[in-house]
Amino acid sequence: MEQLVLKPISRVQGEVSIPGSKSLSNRILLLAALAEGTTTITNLLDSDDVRYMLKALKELGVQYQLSENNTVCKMTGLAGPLGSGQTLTMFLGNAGTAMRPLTAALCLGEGEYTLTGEPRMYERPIGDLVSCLTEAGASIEYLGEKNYPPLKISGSGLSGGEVRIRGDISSQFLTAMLMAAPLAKDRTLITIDGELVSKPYIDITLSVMKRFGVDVQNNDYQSFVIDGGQTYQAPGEIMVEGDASSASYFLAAAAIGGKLRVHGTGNASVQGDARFAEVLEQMGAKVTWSDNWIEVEKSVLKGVDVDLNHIPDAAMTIATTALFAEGQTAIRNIYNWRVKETDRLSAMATELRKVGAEVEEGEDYIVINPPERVLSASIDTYDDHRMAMCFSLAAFGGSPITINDPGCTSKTFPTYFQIFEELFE
Ligand SMILES: O=C(O)C1=C[C@@H](OP(=O)(O)O)[C@@H](O)[C@H](O)C1
Ligand SMILES: C=C(OP(=O)(O)O)C(=O)O
Repeated sequence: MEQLVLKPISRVQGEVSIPGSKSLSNRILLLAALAEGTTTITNLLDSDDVRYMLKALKELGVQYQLSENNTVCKMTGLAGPLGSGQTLTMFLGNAGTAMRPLTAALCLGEGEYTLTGEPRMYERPIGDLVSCLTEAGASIEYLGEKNYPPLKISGSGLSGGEVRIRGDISSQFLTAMLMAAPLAKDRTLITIDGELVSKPYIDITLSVMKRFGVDVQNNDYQSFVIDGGQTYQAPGEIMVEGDASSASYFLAAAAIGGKLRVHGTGNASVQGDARFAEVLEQMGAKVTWSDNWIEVEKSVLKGVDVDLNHIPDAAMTIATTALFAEGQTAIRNIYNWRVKETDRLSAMATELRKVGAEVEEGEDYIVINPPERVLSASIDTYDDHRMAMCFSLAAFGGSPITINDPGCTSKTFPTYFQIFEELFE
């Protein structure tokens, strides 16, 4: 296994631009593929998750040209459902933003589609989405364990109608239903069962749908109404914002040990994770906001007790930032950390203890008491990009930190450690 030894960092200073958002890239690609007309996507993220979406769309007959560095994509949409009656198997890695939305989109047309992925994908639930699609007229078979991928979809169109979907495991189920619904035969009314998690991701979905000409009636995130029989319209050119979750590592680094201006996300950002900087502010960091950059400056950090259900990805960065805060930090209402790239509650607790923190792991929360001195440790990353990126911050503790399998950042941020080493002294 590859290992990266990070020398102790004393200071960080400067400016950095963040690559495009994974959440926006994969939504825009899918809607551009379904749309009528040509979309030029700029600042597209070049990472594993986006590559899986691009490859699947190509296999489904969508035509596009990518620039040499894969960040500009000119795509001509199909002006309707994907596929033309083929029988295809598509491998989607561990990309939730490809697996969930494609499952719904492939129900819209004709054909037999098998969706496979990495072993961890087969442990990430999808049953609530499959049940909802089935209510809307789809035919989907589990090829392995019930409620989990791999899946076989026999596409024959969605009828729409009144459906219910569970909201408390992953917002991606609702995102998938919302994006497919305009192409259903009739109007769809989606009612949410339970508390809707990760709500800001629904705002991303609704805003991208709007850019492609589709309005959704949002009844206070309890129910959604989408007219059927519509065609998405290509918006011409669309730029992907910088990834706000990726920005969190640099913003936190500045809060711990320096000053950084991070370009690509800010006040005007549609991504909920831009609000991560508010948590740093609450911890005591000095934060300056503009529409498309955020600057953070070190200050004395204090532990916080926060519900971070709305920003589950960036919330992980608070867990390692807590190593450098005075007093205890509690992060609450984050049950769905357990069904992501790994069981993140358990992984985070285990690795924080290695660097000397005292940690309480609850079913849906984590409480962190920082050590007097961060210990040198060999950090396991569980094939989870965010574990690798979060624990790079531990190198501010004065001891070397070894990151096992640093290449796992390729899921969303392949150049992370390159930028890290250029920026951090
Ligand atoms: O819709 C999206 O783009 C995402 C939604 C979130 O997942 P959950 O809704 O499962 O929390 C987030 O963790 C994931 O990285 C991306
Ligand atoms: C949960 C994540 O990914 P996915 O899109 O696969 O759900 C993530 O990027 O932290």
